[in-house]
Amino acid sequence: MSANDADRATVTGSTERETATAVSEAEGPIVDLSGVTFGYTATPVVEDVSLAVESGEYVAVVGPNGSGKSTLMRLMLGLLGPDTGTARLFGEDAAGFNDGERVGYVAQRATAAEDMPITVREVVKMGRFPYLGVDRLTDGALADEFAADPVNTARRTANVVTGRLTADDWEIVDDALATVGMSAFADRRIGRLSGGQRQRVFIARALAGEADLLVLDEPTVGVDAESVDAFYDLLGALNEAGITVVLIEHDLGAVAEHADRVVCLNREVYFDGPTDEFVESDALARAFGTEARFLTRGGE
Ligand SMILES: Nc1ncnc2c1ncn2[C@@H]1O[C@H](COP(=O)(O)OP(=O)(O)OP(=O)(O)O)[C@@H](O)[C@H]1O
Repeated sequence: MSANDADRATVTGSTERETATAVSEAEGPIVDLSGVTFGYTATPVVEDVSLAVESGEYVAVVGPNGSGKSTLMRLMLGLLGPDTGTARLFGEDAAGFNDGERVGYVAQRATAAEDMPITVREVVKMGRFPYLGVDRLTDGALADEFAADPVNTARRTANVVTGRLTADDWEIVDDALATVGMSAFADRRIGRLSGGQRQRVFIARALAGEADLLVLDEPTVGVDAESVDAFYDLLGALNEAGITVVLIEHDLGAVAEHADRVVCLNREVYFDGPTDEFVESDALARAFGTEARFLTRGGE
């Protein structure tokens, strides 16, 4: 099984999942922040944060507005560099990490996409872009394939060099759309979807990229309650299939229901542990102030 196959298995099957998990375990934590401090100015907005996320975890990052959650996520992804401390991603320095297809990033409500004159399938297709180009020619047993089937191998090679998707790529795109339940919308303009549907399409793009870490920044802001439920069902299923989930979420009820582990942040880490211990702890009041409480679906 190639490395790509191993990555893809995290989406599609449990037997293969073990292989993918084993690959990740050999590398140590997927996300590894150690003593990280960062400020946009001289005042730190994230201070002395140490946080390791292992393969297969489902972690929610919570905290009040302006508490540094998005900044922490950018540090994890290497989009910002720490002032002090270290940030590693898949065992590499996060700033120099260049295996971008392993990470699927779903930003806060992607309004930028609303006006884009492209279809759902075209958005998901973008997930394949890191795999196109001449690099691909070096990662397969091309010579053997060429000997067995010269015409198709030559055609495929031409597609790769010109950056066109192959039949295999399209199959992965269509599988990703099916996984998020959006096949029926494949030809619809992305702007003509509800917020929840659009977020599912962005997850499909990450899946098409064969990501084994999904990082989501308040993905359900502005999404109706029914779609939020469907969205969390999907995230749960993907996590069950082996994909590591790191999620910023303001809805503490959703966090309590879905995440296995909570990191409560307000510049520093106030709590890091199992969700049920977080619910029982006083971390919420300490980080948010005494007003904060868990809201359940019943509204209490
Ligand atoms: N690009 C920036 N330049 C300067 N300051 C910034 C920048 N981005 C964020 N900040 C500041 O850093 C602090 C942390 O912001 P951050 O967006 O990480 O918090 P957050 O917990 O994600 O907030 P929210 O829940 O409101 O999205 C805030 O005081 C914010 O004003």
